[in-house]
Amino acid sequence: MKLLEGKTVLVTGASTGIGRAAAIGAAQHGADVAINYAHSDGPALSCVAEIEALGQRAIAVKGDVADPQTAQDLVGKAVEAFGKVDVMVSNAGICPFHAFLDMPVDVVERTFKVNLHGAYFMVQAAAQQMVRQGHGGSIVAVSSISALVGGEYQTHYTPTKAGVHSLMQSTAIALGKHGIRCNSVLPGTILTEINKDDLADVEKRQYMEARTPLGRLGQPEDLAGPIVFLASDMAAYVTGAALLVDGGMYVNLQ
Ligand SMILES: NC(=O)C1=CN([C@@H]2O[C@H](COP(=O)(O)OP(=O)(O)OC[C@H]3O[C@@H](n4cnc5c(N)ncnc54)[C@H](OP(=O)(O)O)[C@@H]3O)[C@@H](O)[C@H]2O)C=CC1
Ligand SMILES: C[C@H](O)[C@@H]1OC(=O)[C@H](O)[C@@H]1O
Repeated sequence: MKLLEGKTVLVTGASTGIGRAAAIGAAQHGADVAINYAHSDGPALSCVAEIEALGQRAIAVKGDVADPQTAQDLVGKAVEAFGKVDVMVSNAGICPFHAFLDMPVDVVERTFKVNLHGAYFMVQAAAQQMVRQGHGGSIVAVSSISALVGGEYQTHYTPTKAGVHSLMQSTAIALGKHGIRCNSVLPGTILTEINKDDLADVEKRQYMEARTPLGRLGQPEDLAGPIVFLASDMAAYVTGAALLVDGGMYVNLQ
């Protein structure tokens, strides 16, 4: 069964990793897809090609989500290409691991701007378009297990993920009257570009694996099903919710 037939889905940060898997997952479920990315032209174009090979339409719109104008551009270009916006997957993010005591100001500010301001303006631009259209919509934000737990080298990152989780709770209230549902997914540790260097440390990787009851770290595709589900009418009465997708890592105390 295709869950997103005829829908237009926007995904930020979809050149690689979780966003790419979500974009392709949406296309496999019958959606046309507009993707955003910041730097990686080749991977973004290959994501578009992969979606087109599935028989769906796709566009790639380059832009830094930290700039509020990028959100207006993405929504505008998606409407130009596909006529409407039904789903926004706000996913773009960075996690430059760094110790707390000597954290550079610019690293903190950039992480906040990309991860939290970026999500805020993307969600707002998509919601404005959905309200104009008048037939509701679905917003899925990629938060993290890090919204709920800390990380020694992530003191600038975890507050942004808690912020994204909170943003979905507040927008669920603000947008419910317009038939727009807002939910987040909270991935555990998923093998992508964002943690390639961090997990090159064999001890760290084995530690993270050992913390995961399902016995392996996640793949980007592990997020596609949960994101498609929350985006779709299968989740018609789900809003303000947060879905852990972590192989059980969060509950694994002892
Ligand atoms: N991997 C993990 O273990 C987890 C990841 N997450 C979250 O998942 C999301 C995706 O990360 P993941 O797939 O792992 O990592 P990747 O590094 O593979 O993907 C990040 C994506 O975001 C894009 N991006 C980065 N900065 C910007 C920007 N300023 N403007 C627009 N796009 C940008 C990148 O595009 P480009 O390559 O063009 O720069 C890329 O498409 C992030 O929000 C992350 O916090 C949450 C929990 C766990
Ligand atoms: C980048 C990390 O490896 C990853 O991102 C998160 O949000 C979690 O902290 C994961 O471990």
